[in-house]
Amino acid sequence: SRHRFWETQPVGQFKDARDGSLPEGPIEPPIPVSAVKQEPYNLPALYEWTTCDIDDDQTCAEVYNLLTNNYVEDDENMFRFNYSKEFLRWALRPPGYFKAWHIGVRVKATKKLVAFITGVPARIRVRDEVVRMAEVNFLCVHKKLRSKRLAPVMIKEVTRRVHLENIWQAAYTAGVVLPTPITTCRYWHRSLNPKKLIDVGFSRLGARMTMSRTIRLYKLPEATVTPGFRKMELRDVAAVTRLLRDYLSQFVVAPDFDENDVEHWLLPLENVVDSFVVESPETHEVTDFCSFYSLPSSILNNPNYSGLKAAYSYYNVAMRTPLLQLMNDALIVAKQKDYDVFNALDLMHNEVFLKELKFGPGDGQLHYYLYNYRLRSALQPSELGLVLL
Ligand SMILES: COc1cccc(CC(=N)NC(=O)c2cccnc2OC2CCNCC2)c1
Repeated sequence: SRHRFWETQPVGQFKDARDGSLPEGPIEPPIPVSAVKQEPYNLPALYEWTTCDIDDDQTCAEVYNLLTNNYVEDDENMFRFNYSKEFLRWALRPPGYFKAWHIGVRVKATKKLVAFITGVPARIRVRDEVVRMAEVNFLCVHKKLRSKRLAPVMIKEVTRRVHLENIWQAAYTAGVVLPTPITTCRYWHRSLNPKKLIDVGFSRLGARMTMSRTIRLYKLPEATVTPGFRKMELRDVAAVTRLLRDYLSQFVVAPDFDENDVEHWLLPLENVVDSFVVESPETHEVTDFCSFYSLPSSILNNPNYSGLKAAYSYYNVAMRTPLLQLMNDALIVAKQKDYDVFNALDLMHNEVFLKELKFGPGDGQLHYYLYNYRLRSALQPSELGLVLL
């Protein structure tokens, strides 16, 4: 059937959706690590497993090239995610990461890298339980090897390697509906360079709108407006961790960040992640925080442009500054840094600013999933506090 693989997995099944009697929590219990399958799953004859050492320049370039040519495209196949090498190194080496979870498939005869899947460890709180999980991402099969049923065996292999570290849950997203989303987010875009977005077909000129009227509509101030708004620095890690933990505690599912995690995931890294604090000019207290990550897209066939520079809203905490003003400052900085578009999902409190700050709805949805963990019922996006890369 449509989900012949996922119907064999410990995930919420559509047929159980109405069964409110099933308990919330792990679907299958852990087993002793010694009882986990010790050897890798079998691949089709022509292929072999490889562990991708992302620190090695050549391997990192192979992973970069595979994703650049074969990873996720938008629904109209006009754009493809173009994660940079520095971004991949950041995304795949958080505190406590396992090299063994950076899994590739090579053609035995040529050693060509033709598929990839990754996991990174994360502590995710679900209601009042902090659960050690793997965040699974970057599942990619070369365009020429699709429908060879490689994805199921890659998912089973990353699951097996995660089990070997005594971790029994995972979190992942997909643009397609699988059994069974814990929530479904809509994505929204805020134009920063409307002329380019219309030229490349990302946006369309509004009805009764001219190009100059459109450019005026999206114009932003040259400078941020919040007093004390500045780049985050290492000395802010403790304060940002406190701010973020307090803020995320209100969501049903959210990361359980400690200072080590905040230092890795939220300290600015050029062309990878930008983060800002509001330091009160009077008290020097850190009162607010906002961040976005850099995920460009290749433009698949446009005569004038090859790349789209896109910022993706990450974690934002508005305690003293109005969220609208904080996020407008984030838009202003993204425009200063020459981003073409600022993307956001409708999770956390993002609804507050999406309409007010001239975001337009995207034409797709991003579904969130938990592996081997059942929720009694699906969440509203506003109950979700987890942003995956
Ligand atoms: C503009 O270029 C694109 C290239 C490929 C796909 C899409 C549409 C799309 N699927 N967008 C998202 O999934 C998306 C939209 C807003 C915010 N985060 C998102 O995805 C993130 C999180 C999941 N992993 C990919 C990046 C757009």
